[in-house]
Amino acid sequence: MEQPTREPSPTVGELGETAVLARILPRLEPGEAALLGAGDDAAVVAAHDGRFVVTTDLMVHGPDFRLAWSRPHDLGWKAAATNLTDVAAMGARPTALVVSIAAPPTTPVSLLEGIADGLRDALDALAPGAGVVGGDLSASSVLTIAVTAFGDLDGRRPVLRSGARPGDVLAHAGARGDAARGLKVLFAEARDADGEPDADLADAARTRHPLLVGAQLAPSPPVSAGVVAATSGATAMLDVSDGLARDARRLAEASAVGLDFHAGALGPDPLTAMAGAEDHGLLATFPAGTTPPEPFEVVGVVNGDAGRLTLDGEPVDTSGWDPYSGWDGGTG
Ligand SMILES: Nc1ncnc2c1ncn2[C@@H]1O[C@H](COP(=O)(O)OP(=O)(O)OP(=O)(O)O)[C@@H](O)[C@H]1O
Ligand SMILES: Cc1ncc(C[n+]2csc(CCOP(=O)(O)O)c2C)c(N)n1
Ligand SMILES: [Mg+2]
Repeated sequence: MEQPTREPSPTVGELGETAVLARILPRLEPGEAALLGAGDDAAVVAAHDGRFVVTTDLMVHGPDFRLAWSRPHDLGWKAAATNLTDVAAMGARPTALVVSIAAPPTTPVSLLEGIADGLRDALDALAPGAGVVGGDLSASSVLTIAVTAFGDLDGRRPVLRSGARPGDVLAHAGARGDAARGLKVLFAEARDADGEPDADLADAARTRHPLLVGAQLAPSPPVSAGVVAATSGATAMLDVSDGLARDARRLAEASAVGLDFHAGALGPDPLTAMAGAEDHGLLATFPAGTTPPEPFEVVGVVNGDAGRLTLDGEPVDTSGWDPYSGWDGGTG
């Protein structure tokens, strides 16, 4: 495996689990909901509401990220961000993360420290008050990061995918297509002559396209907009991880409604905006005749055409990302 950092660092195999944990845990905050954070057999987290929201998301070296492209800080940031948006998509306030990492014994400890710093910085930026309350370490030939996130509904009902009604306003918050454009830049400009991801080429691509490559490697989704949508009466919501069209179809099917997007609301390249995965924006519906709250923007309307997705009335491609067909198993 390529050395992901140029600083000399012992490997996790040289230090061992206890010493690695002693270097990671001081970098993390348990957060306001933690009655007992990391250090015992399990954490104790307050759930004032009496219910808690829970979700999990896995990042695997290969289909989900490449060490040559992502810096350790990016990995921690993205692992937090993707989970926080799933909590937000329920209309909940994120409270706590549990983080499990399987890494080859040859992994520099600095890589796990960087992941911890990225987790902490993403929590600070996207979900202040939430923290990391525990996790696990193990060894594996493939670097794998599994995060489980918890959230609190603060007495509200959860916002489901199934609540949209014909006539509702369709609205979206966050980037549309930038993460996919960033991934395209990396595949086009950050692979060596053999097609393998290359760290120096990735640095150069990031310098040339900071917004797009940043949106792919360390996205800043509108996490706080989830609670804003819920308190503003959103009828349905989901986070857009696999592509706006593919995820919109999930909402349309769950609600048994049709969704018609307005091309004019999707920027200069509506098809890329509809296809691009990993923006982790929030797609929500609001009652007919209402103005969606900021940062939501109206992107279309809900109709009675059950399960049908259209762009200015025309059918759209809803294939999007699927880990079992979207990854070629190793090349690039
Ligand atoms: N291995 C599994 N065991 C049990 N439930 C699963 C498993 N994998 C997925 N699910 C459930 O299936 C549903 C759809 O999963 P999917 O990962 O497509 O949605 P998601 O979590 O919103 O995606 P994303 O994390 O990309 O936003 C979720 O409710 C998820 O909890
Ligand atoms: C190196 C590399 N190859 C491919 C991709 C593309 N990719 C990975 S996960 C995902 C969607 C969300 O996944 P999930 O639904 O599992 O949360 C997409 C589009 C990437 N980011 N990096
Ligand atoms: Mg989701």
